[in-house]
Amino acid sequence: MKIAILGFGTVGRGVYEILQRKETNDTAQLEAAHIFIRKGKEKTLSVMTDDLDVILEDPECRCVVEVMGGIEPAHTYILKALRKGKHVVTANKAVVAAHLEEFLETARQHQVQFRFEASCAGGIPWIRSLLQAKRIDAIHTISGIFNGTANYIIDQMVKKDLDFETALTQAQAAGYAEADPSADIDGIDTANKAMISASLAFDTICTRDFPIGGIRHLQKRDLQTFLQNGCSIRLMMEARKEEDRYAIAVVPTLIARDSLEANVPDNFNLTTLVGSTLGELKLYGQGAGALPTGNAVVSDLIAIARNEWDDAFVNHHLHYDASLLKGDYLLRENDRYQVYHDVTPQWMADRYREAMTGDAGAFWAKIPAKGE
Ligand SMILES: NC(=O)C1=CN([C@@H]2O[C@H](COP(=O)(O)OP(=O)(O)OC[C@H]3O[C@@H](n4cnc5c(N)ncnc54)[C@H](OP(=O)(O)O)[C@@H]3O)[C@@H](O)[C@H]2O)C=CC1
Ligand SMILES: N[C@@H](CC=O)C(=O)O
Repeated sequence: MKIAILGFGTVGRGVYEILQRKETNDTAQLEAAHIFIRKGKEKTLSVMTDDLDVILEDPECRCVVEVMGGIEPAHTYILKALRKGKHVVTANKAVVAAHLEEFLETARQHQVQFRFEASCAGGIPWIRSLLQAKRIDAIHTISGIFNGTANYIIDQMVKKDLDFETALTQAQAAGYAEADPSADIDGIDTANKAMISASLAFDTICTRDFPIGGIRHLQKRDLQTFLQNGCSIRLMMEARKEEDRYAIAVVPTLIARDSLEANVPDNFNLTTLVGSTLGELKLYGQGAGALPTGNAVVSDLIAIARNEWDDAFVNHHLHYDASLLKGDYLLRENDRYQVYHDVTPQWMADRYREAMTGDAGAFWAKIPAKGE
């Protein structure tokens, strides 16, 4: 199957390398026929073009891989490719979170596939697992660590005593971070993944009006205090559904040092779903990086080449109900920690915003409920 790759950065190169390696019969069937680059950039490979129409008008090119990132022009190019009858695979969670319904509907109308395994949790087959679990079970909770950069930063701050900025610079050099790393450290990237995952898990289109916290203001002395109290911290997302209600939150979360999540190293992610008969399922793997993410893209390409189709997307209407995620939270404001019991993450996010007006470095996190 001939494909086109739009964007030749970390992930685009990862995909290209896996296709060049031809390690399996499946990957040997895939050929990068076009690589789309910006106008004015040097064409270092004969398959490179800066003209999208060359790709759209090539009848042999059946599939477009979008790995440019950002909303526009990615959104427009994806729609153009789908309307031209080409399958689309993307790793771009920002554009998927913003336009999932439109992409799925356009793909359905043109009888092609829109796949986005790499958009959530890098190399972990998370979306595939979620859709498979959903064939049998009602999924009522999903949660976990979904950002490799944030995880890498915390892990390096603890294990190597690095400061926040140095750890972030290393994550950028390794190709883990977004073009604007604010998305990683402020929880936006995790929120995009949470929206995509919860929309699929709960059969609804989740909107972004949920609380989002990040690790920008996490300090070494916070980590020391947490460790003295038997806890580690991770940037976590949690989403729950009950009857016709759902809630999502992205919050730095304190967890017992001996828990699985507390021991997730480097750029790894640990994602969890809870199904009605399956119970808890946890998936662990590299959440960022050229080859793990390229692997997820290629797994979608192989599914398309093998003519495997995922189950149709059903759209139920659910109401957002923040009380589903009530819990205990900690706020560091003006160097003092304060604990709030049994509040919604929404209430806590508002309290944090208020604290920020007097202390621009304030920090908040979820803490384990008593007995957890
Ligand atoms: N890095 C990772 O580990 C992961 C990334 N992703 C997602 O994959 C996508 C790509 O990420 P990544 O590879 O890291 O990003 P990079 O910034 O490394 O690569 C993006 C590439 O796309 C090119 N590009 C951007 N806009 C255009 C355009 N308008 N026309 C032509 N080329 C363009 C960029 O060119 P230029 O350099 O000139 O700007 C760059 O070469 C993002 O959506 C990201 O969120 C998903 C999972 C993991
Ligand atoms: N920037 C993201 C890349 C993968 O989704 C991350 O660090 O997880």
